[in-house]
Amino acid sequence: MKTVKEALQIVLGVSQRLEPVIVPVHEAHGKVLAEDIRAPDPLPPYPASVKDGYAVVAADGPGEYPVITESRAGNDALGVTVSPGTIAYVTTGGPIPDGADAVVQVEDTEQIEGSPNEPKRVKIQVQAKPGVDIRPVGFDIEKDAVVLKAGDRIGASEIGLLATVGVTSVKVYRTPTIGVLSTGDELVEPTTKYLGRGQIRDSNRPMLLAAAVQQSCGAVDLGIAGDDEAELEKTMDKAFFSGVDILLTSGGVSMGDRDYVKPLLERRGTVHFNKVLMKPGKPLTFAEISLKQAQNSKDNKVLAFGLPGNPVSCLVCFHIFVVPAIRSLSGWKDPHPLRVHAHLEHPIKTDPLRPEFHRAIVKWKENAGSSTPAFAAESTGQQMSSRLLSMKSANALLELPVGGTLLPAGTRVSAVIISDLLSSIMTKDSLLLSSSSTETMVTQSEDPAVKVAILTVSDTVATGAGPDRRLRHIMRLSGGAQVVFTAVVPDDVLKIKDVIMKWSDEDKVDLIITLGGTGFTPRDVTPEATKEVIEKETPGLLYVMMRESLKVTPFAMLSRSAAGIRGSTLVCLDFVFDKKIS
Ligand SMILES: Nc1nc2c(c(=O)[nH]1)N[C@H]1C(S)=C(S)[C@@H](COP(=O)(O)OP(=O)(O)OC[C@H]3O[C@@H](n4cnc5c(N)ncnc54)[C@H](O)[C@@H]3O)O[C@H]1N2
Ligand code: MOO
Repeated sequence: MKTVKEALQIVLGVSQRLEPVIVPVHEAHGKVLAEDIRAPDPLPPYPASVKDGYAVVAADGPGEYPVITESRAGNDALGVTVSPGTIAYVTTGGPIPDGADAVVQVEDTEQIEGSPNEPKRVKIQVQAKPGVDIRPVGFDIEKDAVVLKAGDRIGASEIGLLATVGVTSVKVYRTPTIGVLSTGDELVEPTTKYLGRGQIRDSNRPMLLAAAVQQSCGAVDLGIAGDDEAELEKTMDKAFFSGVDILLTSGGVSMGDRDYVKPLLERRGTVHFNKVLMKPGKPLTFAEISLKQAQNSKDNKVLAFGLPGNPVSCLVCFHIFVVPAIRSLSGWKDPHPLRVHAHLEHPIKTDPLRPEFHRAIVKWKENAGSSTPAFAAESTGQQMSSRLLSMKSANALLELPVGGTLLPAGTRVSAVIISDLLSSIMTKDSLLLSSSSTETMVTQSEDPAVKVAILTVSDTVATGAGPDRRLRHIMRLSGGAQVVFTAVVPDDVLKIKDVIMKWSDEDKVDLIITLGGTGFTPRDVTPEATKEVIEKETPGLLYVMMRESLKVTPFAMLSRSAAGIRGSTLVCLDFVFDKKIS
């Protein structure tokens, strides 16, 4: 099985830049220039005023002068010379009349009242230096300067520059055309109103078509092919010769008896790899199909990605492998995605076998656990590869190492950026998990040994004024137990109760551990809150109050079944527990 790095190297190794084409500028957005662009004339083409004011002869100095002409942007005072002792009105961008060598902004002048028959007179109140507030010819762009280089990617500012230098069509590298084919007997069109047994709507195809368009590629909808080998073979052959540069199929690449995509690609071309050590996306298959064309024409090739059927796996593979391939074909100098470091907002368990691309929302945060601003990453929740909701709103894939350990909140991880970084700063409110619905789901396996939830009770942590360091210690203790939820609440009886009740009644966690709020000040309300829960509202809850005397207790011993009770086991730990147990 290839590692992600090895597989990506293979993909990039065969993703050669496509040929250049000439396109009108309005079609060039997102593409890479295949030629240098020079300015045929200077900008500004004439000495231009930087301000609304008066063009003067600097040596004249302050005093009252007649305004002999007006030069507005686009309406030149051509042929009039500003001789010593005269001035001209100019607007921003307007040509400086001959003779003048400086501009005095209107703020530094005063209109002199005079008769309407006399030329207007203005008092210049400051001494101007020669050249001040004048953009000389070629100040912004010199004649013949290279304004854009081959290899530059064209965005809005580049289109502005092309317009500035009068270029209306440009040579760019062609972006690939991508064909998208879904496979599977269970798939029906998204327009299907009522689903029959065993049917699901095809989400991968519209999703991949949209993703292709988002990458400035042409997209060809190749429909759905059923799990019939002959039908699939016919459809794929047609797809190879449909003029696409990249073929994306989804589904039919794992171990099922009707997973025909891999063998078919093997028959038609070179399969470079058919498994990658990653989660999700393990069955990703990549092949190169060479197309023999008619005599005298160039042979073409199609890069074929057999994407996994699970929608999340499919889109994650698109971002990690197809996007760099698209960029390489399109002529990008560096096809790799943008990566940033982000601090985990809450603990995340890593996979024991495969490095994981964990879907997350990355935001800039003023206080990311320390006093310095940094990116903070919030998981999109349950990460099952069929659950497309885990991809919704995600702007990053966190690159989590293999290991099966719990990465505590605050851990710095690498994040592959897959969409716009959200600009909003996380507010303190978003950290203040004030009700049970705002708790964080950490991991959820089908049958964890002991489902543990951890509630930090602390005004300081809840307001974001201090990091939740205590969680780190308890996480280390968890051993075979699985921490499925964490939350932070302030020292507030109702909020503590809310979270505990939900975890116990709705989420059926085995063990709830509260951290903090067990001291002897009036703010220490955890004992009061938890006692109320146990006595009045959740009779099954076993209350184990531990203070100071904490010993490391194997969580398995506290599991519901072991304790022979219904409801959750509750352990309240005080602030100093971490010193006692570490
Ligand atoms: N015995 C094994 N089984 C599986 C393995 C394995 O290693 N051994 N790998 C698992 C992994 S990991 C993945 S990922 C999936 C990939 O399976 P396929 O690529 O063969 O995809 P299908 O089996 O056709 O479908 C999987 C799943 O996705 C749904 N699907 C498929 N296409 C679409 C679509 N266009 N829109 C929406 N949903 C789609 C499909 O209904 C299935 O539920 O294999 C595991 N199995
Ligand atoms: O690799 Mo699969 O994509 O885990 O679900």
